[in-house]
Amino acid sequence: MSQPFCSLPAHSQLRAVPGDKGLPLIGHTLSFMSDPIGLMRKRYDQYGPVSWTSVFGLKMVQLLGPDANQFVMLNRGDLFSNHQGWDYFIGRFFHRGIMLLDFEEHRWHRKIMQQAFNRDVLKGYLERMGPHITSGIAPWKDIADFHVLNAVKQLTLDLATDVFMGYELGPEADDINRAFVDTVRAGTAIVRTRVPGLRWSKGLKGRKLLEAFFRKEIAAKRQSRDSDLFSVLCHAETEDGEQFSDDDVVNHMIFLMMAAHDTSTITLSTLFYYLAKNPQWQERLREESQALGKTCLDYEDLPRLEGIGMAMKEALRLCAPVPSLPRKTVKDVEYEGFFIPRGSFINVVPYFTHYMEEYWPVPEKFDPERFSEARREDKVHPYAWVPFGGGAHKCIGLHFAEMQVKAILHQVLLNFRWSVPQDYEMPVDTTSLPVPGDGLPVKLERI
Ligand code: HEM
Repeated sequence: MSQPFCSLPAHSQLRAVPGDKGLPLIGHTLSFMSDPIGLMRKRYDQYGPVSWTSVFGLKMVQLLGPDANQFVMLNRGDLFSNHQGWDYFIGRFFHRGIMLLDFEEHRWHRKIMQQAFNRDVLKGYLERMGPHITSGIAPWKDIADFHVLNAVKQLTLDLATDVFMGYELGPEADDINRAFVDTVRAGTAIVRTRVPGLRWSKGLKGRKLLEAFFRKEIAAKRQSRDSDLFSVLCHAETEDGEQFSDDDVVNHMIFLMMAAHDTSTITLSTLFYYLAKNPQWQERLREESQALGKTCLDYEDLPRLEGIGMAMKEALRLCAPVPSLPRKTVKDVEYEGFFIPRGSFINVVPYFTHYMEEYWPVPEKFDPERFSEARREDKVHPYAWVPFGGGAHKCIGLHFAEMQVKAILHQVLLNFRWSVPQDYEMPVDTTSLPVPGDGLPVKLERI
């Protein structure tokens, strides 16, 4: 039964946000983790675009649909804090990552960090990536159950350490990989205190390992001037000559490595799945790659891989790697006639928006042509397709992500064909960031 989210100020003309908290103690946490789209659809149908529920021990207002995305992401009047929204989930593990900073301080950090993502720097990253991808996929073999998730995760982590840090990980690679997985998974822990062996505790241990790992390299990075991101962050400065402190560099590196490696892994896994289910698309993209006539991409080749570009957009629609974005209100907010008081947790949900049949015809269908110039279904609303967010916190790595996904998929298409049985449906594990629940086993054949 619907209950108001809060009482209204005296004489207010606004309405209270409707909703319900769900089960005692856990609220709707379990369905939020197991079937977020289904849960949001139910709430949207029952209450409309604005409602509240209880998840992870918090009363949270869901603002659903493209209009709500626009309102929150543009954040006119500085109504919403990123820091206070994300901090509850990942603050302990991604302390002072740029996504967790707000307003003036965020703008200062973003201005410096932007230097690590300008066109010339990106070109340098791509040059480093090509040969690394070639050697990374060289050991892949003909095999009946090739586990895509693990292989791609390994490849993107190796690439990230080379491009971001300027060297290959040695025997510590497994520990670092584990530490990233643990810090990310800890964000959606149900028991949010240190209990050995559980998610929260593992996350804290992971953070400690990552801090020590980056900190021990800083002095050397400040001395040298290389083209890797770590080095760029150590030297980037404002017009007034201000630089990131050692703490800033460590915090940003941990956040960036996580942001880059998990999200690209999810995007590539989704592409592997849909291209296995739609072999005609796999063939079309392969022909496009073969037509380029080269193994390693140059920056100027990226727009020529139009088919991969559309398929990637469609993969990001079908499986938004960052499924929902939490915020906290720092002022009283009025939205669509509803009153949301200062200090409320709110949430916008790209994952749900991307499946709204109101905006996307046959939303479950893999149909990259939606993004062709002739159709451009994403133009129905500027905030209908929001895998990278929007506004001041819009993903700073979106071009990097496109470049990396294109560079990897291009080489994989040239060297391999892959398939799944016709009746196979990939289970998606949404208990943290969405990943193939079974690791995505495919039949891999070298061409
Ligand atoms: C397909 C891949 C990716 C997706 C879907 C993705 C998604 C997102 C989203 C939704 C946000 C906004 C979060 C918010 O508003 O609360 C974000 C922010 C961010 N992303 Fe990405 N990301 C991807 C790849 C990358 C890569 C490759 C990097 C770095 C190389 C990166 C670095 C960042 C950073 C630093 C922020 C915070 C920006 C800020 O707060 O100013 N991301 N990303």
